[in-house]
Amino acid sequence: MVINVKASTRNYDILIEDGIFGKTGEIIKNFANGTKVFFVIDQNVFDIFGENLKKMLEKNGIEFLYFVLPSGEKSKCGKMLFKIYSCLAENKISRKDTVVALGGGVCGDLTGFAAATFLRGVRLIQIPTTLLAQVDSSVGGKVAIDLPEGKNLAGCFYPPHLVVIDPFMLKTLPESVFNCGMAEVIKYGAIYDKVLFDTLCDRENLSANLEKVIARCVDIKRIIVENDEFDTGERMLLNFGHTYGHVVEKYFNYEKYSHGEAVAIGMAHITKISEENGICEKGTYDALKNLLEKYSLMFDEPEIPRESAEETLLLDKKSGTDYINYVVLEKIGKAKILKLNKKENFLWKN
Ligand SMILES: NC(=O)c1ccc[n+]([C@@H]2O[C@H](COP(=O)([O-])OP(=O)(O)OC[C@H]3O[C@@H](n4cnc5c(N)ncnc54)[C@H](O)[C@@H]3O)[C@@H](O)[C@H]2O)c1
Ligand SMILES: O=C(O)C(=O)C[C@@H](O)[C@H](O)[C@H](O)COP(=O)(O)O
Ligand SMILES: [Zn+2]
Repeated sequence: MVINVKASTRNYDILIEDGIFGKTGEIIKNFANGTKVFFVIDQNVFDIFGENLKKMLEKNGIEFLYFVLPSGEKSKCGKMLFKIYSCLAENKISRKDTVVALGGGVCGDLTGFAAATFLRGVRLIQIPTTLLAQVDSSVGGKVAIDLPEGKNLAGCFYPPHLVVIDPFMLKTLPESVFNCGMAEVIKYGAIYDKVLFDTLCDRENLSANLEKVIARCVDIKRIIVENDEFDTGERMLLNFGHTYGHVVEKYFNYEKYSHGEAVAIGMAHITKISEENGICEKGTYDALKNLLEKYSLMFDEPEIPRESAEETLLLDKKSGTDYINYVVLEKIGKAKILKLNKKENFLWKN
C-alpha cells in the first residue's frame, strides 16, 4: 500500500508492506540514482538487520556508509547530533545525497533533525523499525532532540522524502517495546476513530490485522498533518496524553518510563480529571483504562512534586504566555483542545 502525504515543502510516499525491507537495496538504488546514502542505525537494529542490509546494498552497487547509534532515549541529544554531523562531513555528504534513519523513534527524530540541518537540508528516508515509529514518528515531519530542560525542545518540521514501513520487522521487538507503540495506536483510536479503538480490544485480531491497523494510524496522521502541518490547531490533538506524559518522562530523567508508557500515563491522567469535571462522557475513563490494561500500559500514578511539574509545563509547546492548551476527550473517538489559564493548572484540579 502507498499513502502519499502532502506537505508545504514536498509531497512524499509512505510504502507499507510486509517484507518490504527485503527490497531495500532496489528501493534505495532507484531513489539515490548514483548519489551517496548514509545510514544512521540503532544499535539493536544493526545487530539484527545490519548484515542483511549490507548484502542488499552491495548487491545493488551501493556503498554501505553508516553510523551506529547507541539505543535509548538518552541518545536523542546534542552530543549525538554533533557526532552525526561529523560523520556526514567526514563522508563528504552533499545536498544531493541521502540520510536514512533505520530504527525507532529515537533514531528517526535525531537523524531527521541532523538531515534537516546538515548543509541546511539533505534528503531523508525514514525506515521505522518499532511500532511507535511506524505509526507515528516517521510520519509528519516533526524532528527533534531533547534538552536537559525538556523533551523535543530543539527541533523543526522537516518532512521525509520517503518512508518505508515493514510490519514484519516488528517480529523481533520485545513485547514491552511493542506495547509502547500501542500507546500511540490507542491514542489515534481515542482522539479520532472509535472503530479503531474497539478493534484494539481483541489482541488476536490485532496480530492478524497489524498491517491494516498501522496503515489506518498512518492515514489518520496524514489527514491531521495535511490540515495543520505546523501544529497551530488540529495537529495539537496528536498531543493527547503528551502534556503530562512529557512531565513524567523528564521528571524521571528519561529512564523510568519510555515515551509510550509516559503517554499512556498522561492519557489516563487527563481523562480521569476530565471525566470528574464533566468534560467527557461518563465511562470514557474506564474504556480507556481497560484498553491500556490489555497492553500492560496502566501504571500507578507516579509521584511528581507540583513545582517541578509546573516548571516543565511552562515550556510545553502548546502554551502561550498565560495559557496552556490541553487535549481532552469528549468521548472515545473525539477530542478537543481546552485553552486554560496557566494559573488554573487543570492537571492538578480535582
Ligand atoms: N516525531 C514524532 O512525531 C514522534 C512521535 C512519537 C514519538 N516520537 C519519539 O519517538 C521516541 C520513542 O520511539 P520508540 O518507542 O521507537 O523508542 P526507541 O527508538 O528508543 O526504540 C525502542 C527500543 O526498540 C529497539 N528496537 C528498535 N527496532 C527494533 C526491532 N525491529 N527489533 C528489536 N528491537 C528494536 C531499540 O533498540 C530500542 O531499544 C521518543 O523519543 C519520542 O519522543 C516522535
Ligand atoms: O506529530 C505530532 O504532532 C505529535 O504530537 C506526535 C507525538 O506522538 C510525538 O510524541 C511528538 O513528538 C510530540 O511533539 P511535541 O511537539 O509535543 O514535542
Ligand atoms: Zn508521542
